[in-house]
Amino acid sequence: MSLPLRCDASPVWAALQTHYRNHGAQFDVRQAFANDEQRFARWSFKAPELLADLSKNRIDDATLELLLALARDCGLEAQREAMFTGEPINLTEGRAVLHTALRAPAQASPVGAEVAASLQRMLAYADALRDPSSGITDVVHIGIGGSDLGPAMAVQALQPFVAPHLRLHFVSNVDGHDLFAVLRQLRPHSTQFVIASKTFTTQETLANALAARAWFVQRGGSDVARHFVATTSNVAAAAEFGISTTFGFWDWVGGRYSLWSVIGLPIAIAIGAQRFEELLAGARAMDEHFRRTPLRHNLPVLLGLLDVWYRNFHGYTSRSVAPYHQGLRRLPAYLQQLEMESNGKRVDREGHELSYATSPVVWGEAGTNGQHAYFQMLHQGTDVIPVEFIAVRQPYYGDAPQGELRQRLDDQHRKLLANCLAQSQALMQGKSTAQARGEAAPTASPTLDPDVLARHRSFPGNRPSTTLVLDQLTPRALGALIAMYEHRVFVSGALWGINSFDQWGVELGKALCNSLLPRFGSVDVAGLDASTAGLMRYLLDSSHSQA
Ligand SMILES: O=P(O)(O)OC[C@H]1O[C@](O)(CO)[C@@H](O)[C@@H]1O
Repeated sequence: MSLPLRCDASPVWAALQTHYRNHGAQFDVRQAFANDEQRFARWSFKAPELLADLSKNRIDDATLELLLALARDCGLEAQREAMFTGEPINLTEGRAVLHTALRAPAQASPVGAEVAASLQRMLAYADALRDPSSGITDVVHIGIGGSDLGPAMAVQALQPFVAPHLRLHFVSNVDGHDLFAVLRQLRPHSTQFVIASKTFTTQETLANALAARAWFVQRGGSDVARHFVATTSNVAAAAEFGISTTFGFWDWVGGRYSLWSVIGLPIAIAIGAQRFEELLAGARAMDEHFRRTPLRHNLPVLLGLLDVWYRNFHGYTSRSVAPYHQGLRRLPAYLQQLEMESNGKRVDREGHELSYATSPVVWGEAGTNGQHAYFQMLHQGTDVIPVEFIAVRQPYYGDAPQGELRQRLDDQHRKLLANCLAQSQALMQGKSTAQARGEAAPTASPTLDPDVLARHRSFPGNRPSTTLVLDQLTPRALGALIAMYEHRVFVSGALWGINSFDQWGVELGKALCNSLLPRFGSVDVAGLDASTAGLMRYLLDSSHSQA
């Protein structure tokens, strides 16, 4: 595939700038609803396992037509095909990007046979381990970044499906407190360690693995070979480390796209082979939707275009994700890596500096907790931050609660959903100073001028949000949701003309850490900048200790 057009080289880019100035900047979502009774129907889209309501966004047909024209100019469809067919679109590493092959039917992909064999081997191992006869009650997954966030998020999301006799632990931080807090709960003979690292060179993971092995041996564990397995694309390094059972995968699976590969082993152990296959099936359905649905009705495309509209024309710098499901509380962290590591780039594919912004900051917290923390800013702060609500229609607790407890939990679920809808309603509606002035405010100061108080109590409104609705948080639904996000990130990256599949920005800090580390032994600050030297001296000088 020849290099596609960069978005700012398309004449539509300039047209969108004019369109923003003349129309987009003044767009009022409230007015759009007043003008169009069908706005919800026309701006909600169905995709596998999902309904997405885009109607509370600052978008209309004219804007969308321009964004679609931009997508076509940037060769989005050809870029998408290049990914699915395994062209080396990760140019800086000369690699294909084929995570979709991990969930495709075997016959549909050139790597199908090896993918199927790898999956079957992993699933057989997972099912044997999760059988109570294995004697394993605790699985400790050690990995970081893409080798942690996906499995940790998915196991948490699917907790009601986890075998009741199993506890899954995720250790990622090089901070030993992370590992130690887990180890103190365990006994060696009933613990299985999974060391997950695509490269098998990652400092944090290797340090934790060594410490875990030391604990295992110290506590009288026998059979290290059985209790430690590795998931990696560097099988040789794992063997050198002393791990004989390894599950390998390929360099065309990016770390942040790897939960569908053997990196998903803890998910398979937790929920079993059949449900892991359902997770893959949900993702596969979303892949098909993304690949085959016309751009105008293609959910990852629409959301990716909205991201470009907000980032590059409205100038919004962040997006908040608010999953109204406790099981999805790690989703924002997972999406941070997926989106910011993929699209946090400042040069195009040819290395030319960009004249426009790329990845927004992605952040968030589960609802309703976030409402009691930062939603104040979303409603009344000076920044406009598009919010993405995720609602799940039906709760599922695993064991079916009965009687009064059931009724109370059902009531709590209604409260959860009402909160979710109320927040997007409030962001959109706002409250004028006149409305605020007409309302009682029992806690307000009685001596304050009512007009001043009304200004404090008013909301601008017209703040955009999207609501994604899942029927139930099943493995299939989760698979579809994650795949939707993967493709949406692909879409904005494709328009921005960047390589969404490398991560050179993490290298410098790693290299500097490796050169600082040996200096800690002797407090060697020679040649360091004054701040780093001063901090190192302070950190290593025991005379500051309070103890
Ligand atoms: O799986 P590995 O090779 O240990 O890498 C872990 C993570 O480190 C990074 O390379 C950089 O943070 C991520 O892209 C990756 O997911």
